[in-house]
Amino acid sequence: MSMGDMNHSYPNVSGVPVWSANGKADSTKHAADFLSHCENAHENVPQLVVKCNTSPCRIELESIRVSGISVGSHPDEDSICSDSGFGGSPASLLLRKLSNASSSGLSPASSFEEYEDDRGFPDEVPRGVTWKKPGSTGTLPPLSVPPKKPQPWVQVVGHAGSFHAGDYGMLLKRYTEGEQQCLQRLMEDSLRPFVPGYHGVVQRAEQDYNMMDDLLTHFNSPAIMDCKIGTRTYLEEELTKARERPQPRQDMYEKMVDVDPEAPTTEEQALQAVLKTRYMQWRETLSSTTTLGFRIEGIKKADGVCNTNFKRTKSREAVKQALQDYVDCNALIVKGYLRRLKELRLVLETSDFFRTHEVVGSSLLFVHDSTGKTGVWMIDFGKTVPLPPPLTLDHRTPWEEGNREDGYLWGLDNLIDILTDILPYQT
Ligand SMILES: O=P(O)(O)O[C@H]1[C@H](O)[C@@H](OP(=O)(O)O)[C@H](OP(=O)(O)O)[C@@H](OP(=O)(O)O)[C@H]1O
Ligand SMILES: Nc1ncnc2c1ncn2[C@@H]1O[C@H](COP(=O)(O)OP(=O)(O)O)[C@@H](O)[C@H]1O
Repeated sequence: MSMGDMNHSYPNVSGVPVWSANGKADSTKHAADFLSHCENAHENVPQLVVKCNTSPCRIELESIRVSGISVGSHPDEDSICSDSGFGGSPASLLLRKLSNASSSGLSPASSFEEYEDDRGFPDEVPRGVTWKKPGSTGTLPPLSVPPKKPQPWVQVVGHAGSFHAGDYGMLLKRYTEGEQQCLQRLMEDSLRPFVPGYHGVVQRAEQDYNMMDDLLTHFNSPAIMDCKIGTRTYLEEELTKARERPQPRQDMYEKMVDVDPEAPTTEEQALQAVLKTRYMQWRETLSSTTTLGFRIEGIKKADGVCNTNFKRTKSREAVKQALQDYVDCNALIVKGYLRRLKELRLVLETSDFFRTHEVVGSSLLFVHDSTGKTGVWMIDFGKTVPLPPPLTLDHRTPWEEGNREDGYLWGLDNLIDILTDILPYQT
């Protein structure tokens, strides 16, 4: 399907039926699956209404409680490395600009590889949710499936205020077109099991969001680590722009002197500002990005303790120590991560998407919990850009300006090496 064909289609929200603006179901299979769950009627249940008599299609939660979970209110900004709390459901999601009309292009629950996925579609929709068919006045019987146990969402690092934890295992991230394009393409790529399932664009309070799977949903009190992969954290095009139209940044100067007051040059000190690319390069060499091709951005342990103070974690030994601490000397966890990372590497080496994109600033999100469950996913495609054909990357060749290489696979090789190194020390 071409991008142009995707206009006026609507996202599949966890496999619930999707309806086009003309009121026809876009995915008969999902609709049939959904209807087969609609058995026992319950009274006084929240109303989840799909309204499609006008375009764009709107989904509204018309009650404020779903099985004890508050769905009406929501904190607007989730602080980094803190639980979002629940009640994060948008009271009204305006579904538009849909990603992909075909159900095949939408997310399966298959991004969870390490363990049995008991979620499936459409079990995410809580008991008692009632659907109105577009254009009809009646309501479908409510679902008989029990609601999923609410898990607070936690953001480890990244931009504050960019995310909203939604219900039904969904996460909303502030919309950028570039990231949307990547997530859409990834849903069609062999990398699909290694990225959060993507469900299209929703609007909330006039802000667009990319809606994706919350990767923490299946874990209990998870430990989470965000590792930024690659030897370069800015795009080649950012370098070009910085040369053509330099825009010194005061905020980045301040972040720099906070870590090392000696870091700015005399000129930068006079200006009290630094270029973004200069700041990014400084961060790369201060940490392990340049020398190992990845760096730890943040870790949240199962006990809730969060550490984002890894800016100077550079040597192989220091990184190893931090990883060892993260896995709490648990060999089972290390083995789970290693298995997943090796699978990912194999898939990356043959992925069409990966070969044809410069992948910069993207992270691997590691998650495990006390049951021994582990998972690793690629996240953050805000600075992943398609290459001009016929250019392709091997992601291991060292970067030289113009070759667009990002060192992603070289970084992954090193990460796998270091994790393998710590295995004998685990119990
Ligand atoms: O981690 P610190 O040292 O705070 O620096 C941040 C990260 O590099 C961000 O990357 P990421 O999003 O991968 O975490 C980057 O966002 P971009 O990805 O937009 O480049 C920020 O740029 P600004 O958003 O321009 O401030 C930059 O200030
Ligand atoms: N799909 C997801 N599921 C669970 N947590 C996520 C997901 N995507 C991002 N996060 C959390 O948000 C943080 C920042 O994500 P990221 O996409 O890198 O944001 P930014 O573009 O602002 O840097 C991650 O470190 C992780 O804690």
